[in-house]
Amino acid sequence: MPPGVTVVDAFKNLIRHGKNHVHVRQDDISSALPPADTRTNRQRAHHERRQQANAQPQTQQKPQQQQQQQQAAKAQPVATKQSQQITREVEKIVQEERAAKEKMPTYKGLERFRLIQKMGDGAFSNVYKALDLASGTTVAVKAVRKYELTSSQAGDRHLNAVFKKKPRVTEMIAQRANILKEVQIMRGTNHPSIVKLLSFSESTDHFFLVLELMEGGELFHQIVKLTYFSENLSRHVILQVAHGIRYLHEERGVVHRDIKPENLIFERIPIIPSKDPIIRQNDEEKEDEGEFIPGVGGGGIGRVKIADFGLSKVIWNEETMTPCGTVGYTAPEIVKDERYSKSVDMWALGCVLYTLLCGFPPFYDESINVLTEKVARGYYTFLSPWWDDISASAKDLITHLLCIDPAQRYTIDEFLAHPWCNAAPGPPPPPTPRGDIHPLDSPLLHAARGGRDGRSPGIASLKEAFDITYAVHRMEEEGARRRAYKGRGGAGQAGFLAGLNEDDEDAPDDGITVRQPQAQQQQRVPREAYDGRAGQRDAPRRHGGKPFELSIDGATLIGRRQQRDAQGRIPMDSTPLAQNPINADTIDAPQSPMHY
Ligand SMILES: Nc1ncnc2c1ncn2[C@@H]1O[C@H](COP(=O)(O)OP(=O)(O)OP(=O)(O)O)[C@@H](O)[C@H]1O
Repeated sequence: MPPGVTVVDAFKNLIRHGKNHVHVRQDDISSALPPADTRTNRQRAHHERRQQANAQPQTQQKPQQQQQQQQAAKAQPVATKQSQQITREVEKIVQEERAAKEKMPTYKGLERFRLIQKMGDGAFSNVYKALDLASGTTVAVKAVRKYELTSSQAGDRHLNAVFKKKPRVTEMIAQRANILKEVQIMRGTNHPSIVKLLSFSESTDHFFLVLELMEGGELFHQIVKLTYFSENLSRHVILQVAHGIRYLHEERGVVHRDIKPENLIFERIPIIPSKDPIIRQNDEEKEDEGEFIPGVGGGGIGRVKIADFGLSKVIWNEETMTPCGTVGYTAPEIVKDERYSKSVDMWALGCVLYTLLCGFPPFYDESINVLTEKVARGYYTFLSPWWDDISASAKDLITHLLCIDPAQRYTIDEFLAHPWCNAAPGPPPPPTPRGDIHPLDSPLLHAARGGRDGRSPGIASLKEAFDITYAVHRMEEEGARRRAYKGRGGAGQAGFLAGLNEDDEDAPDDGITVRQPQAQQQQRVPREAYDGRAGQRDAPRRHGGKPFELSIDGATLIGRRQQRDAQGRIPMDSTPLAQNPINADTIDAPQSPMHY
């Protein structure tokens, strides 16, 4: 919590903005609150009346004072009600936090560690901050629940076969294989941008991964907290991630395949309040990210590391039987295959960089169908006014990452060579005069903090948006590889969407993937030709329809922009994307080159 901000302030903020990311430490709460008030409402009201009476004896009151008091007494119930409600909510949070703390589970097989605090969780796992009682150091322990196989299921295995039901035992084997793969990959890495695996063990019910602890937690929460990152801070973050990816791709032959703000965790550094906070045009109330110190960091973020190798895989060079990237030469067709695999991480890097710079993801829609379609077609834009103050160089770099044709997408070396990555942190631009600022809610904030009507998709949906975004690209990559193996010309020729409807769409890859977002299983995108030109964003469409909207919780950004335009303040972004609908039935091949 920033210095000088009390728990009550934080909580009020939470109520005002629906900021469900505000993390309140137990110690902060305990020190900021009076002792828990266990009195009943009636007792409290009685006590308050007594206090009033003691403060000003009736006998001394003049009629005017009495009148004022009566008016105040009439107004009081509303204020008291509100403050009581806040107190109750704060008490509830305190109790919940206390209970959560006290309820640290005990795991058989994990006696060496004392669990201190829950840091995060995944589909089958919980991650805790823990004290290693043997060494006295703090670590992160990821406890992964094993799939359960009840005795009846075990006994019914032959029935499962008869009824063509997938026996649970295969899931167990798949889970074990997947965990072992994750462990194997992590054991083989040693890089400052990759979370270190300290040890691995298992009990009857759990697998345990002991990891180096990153106290800051997920980058995701820091983005929501700070609204967006300055270009210097974004560069600080993304370069660390990129160096981690370069190491994985080029030195270990590993593709991560799940790079997203949730899987990027950081070491916390103190925020040094900015002498001259930078404010972008149209900024909403962005929290000061503090001074940026080159080589150290800013916004509370020091070292950033890549976590969660659950979807990662090693790309094998079948000629040398070594992981790709570990030998200096590779046959062209294998380089190509390798490149497609790696390009999934480059796409993800583009999504993360986009999100860091503006605070909302490049692809979002409440409808999974539409979102899948947008991702598959690469429909994104640098939405005005939020992108107006972001450098052309940053946009150029993103354009080369969110490039629909994997063959043309930047490789990690091309990324690192881009001028934006090599620009020294520049001096902060002059502060924008306050009068020019038109506060607006950014889409992500609007979503994460709760929309106008309270139907917020929330952080969970935004996280899902990332999952879907990457799932679509993993599908593309796997489809492309299968096509390449079948000798149908390889990926990138038939186009991005070709092959998605192939019969073998769900055929297992060489890696075992047990976690697939629902969307990946359900969505089928119509097959059609696409010329695969780099950086295509959109094209005029033959048929009409309602304008494309980046709609988050009913907040239509295009609508807002039109409104602003009509008022003559900010010209409407005139990209074709803004004027044309996405309609799965009516999409034609893109024709217009990307521009911004
Ligand atoms: N080393 C660590 N230090 C601090 N927090 C961590 C660490 N590793 C993981 N976490 C927290 O735990 C969360 C879940 O971890 P991780 O992504 O590895 O689990 P998972 O089960 O693979 O998740 P998912 O099912 O979402 O892929 C992370 O998002 C992060 O908040």
